[in-house]
Amino acid sequence: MTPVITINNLHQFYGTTEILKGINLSVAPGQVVGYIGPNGAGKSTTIKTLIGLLPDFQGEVSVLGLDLRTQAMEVKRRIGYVPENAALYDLLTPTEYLLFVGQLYELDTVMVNKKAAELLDLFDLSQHANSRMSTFSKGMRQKVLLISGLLHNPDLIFLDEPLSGLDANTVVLVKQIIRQLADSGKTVFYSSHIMDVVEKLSDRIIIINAGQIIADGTFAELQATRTTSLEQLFGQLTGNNTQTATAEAFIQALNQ
Ligand SMILES: Nc1ncnc2c1ncn2[C@@H]1O[C@H](COP(=O)(O)OP(=O)(O)OP(=O)(O)O)[C@@H](O)[C@H]1O
Repeated sequence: MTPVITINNLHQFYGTTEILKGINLSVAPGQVVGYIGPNGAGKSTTIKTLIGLLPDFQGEVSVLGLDLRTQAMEVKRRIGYVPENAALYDLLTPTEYLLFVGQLYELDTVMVNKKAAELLDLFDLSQHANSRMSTFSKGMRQKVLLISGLLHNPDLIFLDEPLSGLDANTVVLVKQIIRQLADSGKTVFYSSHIMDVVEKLSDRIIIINAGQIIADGTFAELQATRTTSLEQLFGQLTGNNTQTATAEAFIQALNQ
């Protein structure tokens, strides 16, 4: 099967600081790929590069068969992206915002309005569909963001902490949506710090540490050498297994 993402020797910089230090990846369609790593490892930077937001990269990147360097606009049209922290337009209502997003994707207005109303209803937001988002909680905003990233029904979806702020029932719902999207042939590339979710939801797990991929495989493959949870495995591979001692030191410092 033709890969939906191919990355050859990707280096990315902020100023002169090298953030991604030679990433190589090939992602097949129809998979849920969990992209995990410690804070600051380079997850968001990778995703932002793949969606064409950080064009000054070194290396070769192809997304949906398109060369990211020369066809970034077409890539942006065809992918979905839900950022980690997005500024919604607070003065708009979800209905207005989703119509605006639909117009950016040049979707039919009648169809967008109908689809937005249905999706908002399925996320239990219909009674807020015409309220300004300035009054929305974090979880309500996240629901609107998720809908806006999926509205144009993209084949490849990038999600940066997609479950952020969602209540337990909505977490179950969004996990189901991600699974069913992949089962229908779409590819979901997502980053998260919630190891239980990554362990259960991902067909493939990629661990990045300090700008380099240090593990890549199914959970069973990653586990093969050590029988452990993903949380423990993550700690072992990223060199941080000292939380108990650190928590004790933290409490001691508080008690000084
Ligand atoms: N706009 C920016 N300008 C300069 N440095 C940045 C910028 N954005 C991120 N960085 C740096 O790049 C590195 C990687 O950041 P990135 O956001 O990709 O990490 P992450 O793995 O997504 O982390 P987290 O889990 O905390 O979200 C960090 O050292 C961060 O400080």
